[in-house]
Amino acid sequence: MDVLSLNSVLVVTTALLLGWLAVRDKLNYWAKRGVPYVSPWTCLTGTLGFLFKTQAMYESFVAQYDALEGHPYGGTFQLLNPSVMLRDPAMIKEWLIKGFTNFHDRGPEPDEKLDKLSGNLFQLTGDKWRLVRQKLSPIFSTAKLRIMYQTLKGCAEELNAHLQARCQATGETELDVKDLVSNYTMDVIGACAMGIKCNAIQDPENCTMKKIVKRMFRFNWRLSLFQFLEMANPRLPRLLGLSPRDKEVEGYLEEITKEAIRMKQQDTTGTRKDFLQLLMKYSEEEGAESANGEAQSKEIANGDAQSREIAIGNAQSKEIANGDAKSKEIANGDAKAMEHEDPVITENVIMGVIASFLSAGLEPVSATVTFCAYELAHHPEVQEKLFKEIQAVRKESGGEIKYDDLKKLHYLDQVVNETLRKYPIAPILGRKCTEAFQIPDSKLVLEKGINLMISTMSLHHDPKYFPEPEKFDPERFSEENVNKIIPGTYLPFGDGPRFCIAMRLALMDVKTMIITLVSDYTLHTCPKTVKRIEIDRHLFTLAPKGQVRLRLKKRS
Ligand code: HEM
Repeated sequence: MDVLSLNSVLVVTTALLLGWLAVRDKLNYWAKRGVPYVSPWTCLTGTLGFLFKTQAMYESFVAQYDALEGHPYGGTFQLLNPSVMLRDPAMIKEWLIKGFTNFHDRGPEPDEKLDKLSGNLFQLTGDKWRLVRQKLSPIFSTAKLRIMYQTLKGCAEELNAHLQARCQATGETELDVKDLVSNYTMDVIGACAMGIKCNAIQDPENCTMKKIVKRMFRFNWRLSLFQFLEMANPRLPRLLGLSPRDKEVEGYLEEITKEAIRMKQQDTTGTRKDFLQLLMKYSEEEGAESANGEAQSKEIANGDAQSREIAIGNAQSKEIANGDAKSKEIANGDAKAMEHEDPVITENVIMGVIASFLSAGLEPVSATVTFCAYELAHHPEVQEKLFKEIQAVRKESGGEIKYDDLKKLHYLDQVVNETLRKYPIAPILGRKCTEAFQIPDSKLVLEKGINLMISTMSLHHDPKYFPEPEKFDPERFSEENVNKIIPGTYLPFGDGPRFCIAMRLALMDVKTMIITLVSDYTLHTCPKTVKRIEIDRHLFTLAPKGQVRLRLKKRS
């Protein structure tokens, strides 16, 4: 062997040795700190499982939660990177609410150049997130929701007319409820977000918008590769110039948003009150904002606090108190941030927000109603009780369910809460440690950059918190039982300042659809109804795979 080859062998061996030592150091990360942990190989199998779609994303986190039984939290790995799985409900509440400054973001700062739709609340980080959230909160105020309720009702009436036509001949119809519901939700969110009529109920085959928006929560090879690289090192995708977006989806949404903006700029009547119109208004107002900053801060505090009121009543009343304090904190922070001179509602933010609202308004809402309809078909007694409640409230209010009547429908609330317990649409919550965090009563300091994971699916299905978790039982949320729910175990809309900004709209949408179905039809299983709903592994969110066929019979 000549000197050159010997040198090469030595260099390669040293590099391999150093590489192995670095990997070993990472693999021993939790063991060295005396923290209970899930073996890196178990975590790797789970990660590869969802990257290659042999299991749904949430399943690997459920396995980690189970492996850490008996511990309030524990160490896990995302590829080689140490993460934390938080299990203890009290700690979950504490970290998500009071620990917010340490766990502010969901992931690394997005890159607008690589991902044109990244200016949305899910992805934004730091002060930019705070500023945009503050601007958007008033969009979901009670006054705005009242207006949106009329849009929802209009779509529900169209859906009813469609069902009436299908039932005309025999008084019943068999259909894929998932498809039916997603047509309705597309029409609703298209109207609320952009003021456009998508016509998905009338003409589903030609609704391009629905086909495109459905792809936003879907994994494809590009997104899987992006996530894999990002897990290895958050800077890697950026160095390689890789975007997580499907280019066709990005291009379509960019085009329709720009087109809608152009049309609205030409419309001088300004009568529409959709999200896009409001975003454009906020964008125009930015220059004059410092003058009315204070007033708007109050509106934000109200918006966020109001959102919490609708959450599960008494069980969350303590949370409301926390929420109010937190909302004020956000508002204060935001008031300070308003002095910021850079525009916040830029064209990229408008595009990102609209795209994210369209996707969140379609898939999570339609999945919730689909799961609910499936359960109702299997529980005729629940359906009947619901029907009677709706009828009573309708009679009391002169034949029509108005916006203010929704809060009188207590049993409907229980049914929706139980649906979201059994089928948490966002089965995992994630945060990034943005500032080193000393775990209370422990010597352990979580380093900046570590991911924090919460398995909502596991908490909602833990028999310690919800006995017989597979049973669909709306009584868990009855007035007498709801107080027994341990805070931090029921998180369908997340918690802390990053909880779902559109929770009230989502609940109103889901409830309006269920009212429409139950008021005029009875829901039944049929020979083609699946015995157990299989979950689609290709989505981030929880949604049924394939069709969910049910029989609808017109009530006499
Ligand atoms: C039943 C339907 C829905 C469910 C179950 C749901 C659930 C959630 C959950 C669990 C989160 C994460 C909260 C956290 O990390 O603490 C979230 C965030 C979010 N949701 Fe929803 N959501 C629904 C519908 C909607 C709709 C209709 C929209 C918009 C029109 C929407 C917009 C958002 C946004 C923008 C965020 C990010 C908030 C932030 O980081 O500041 N969601 N949602």
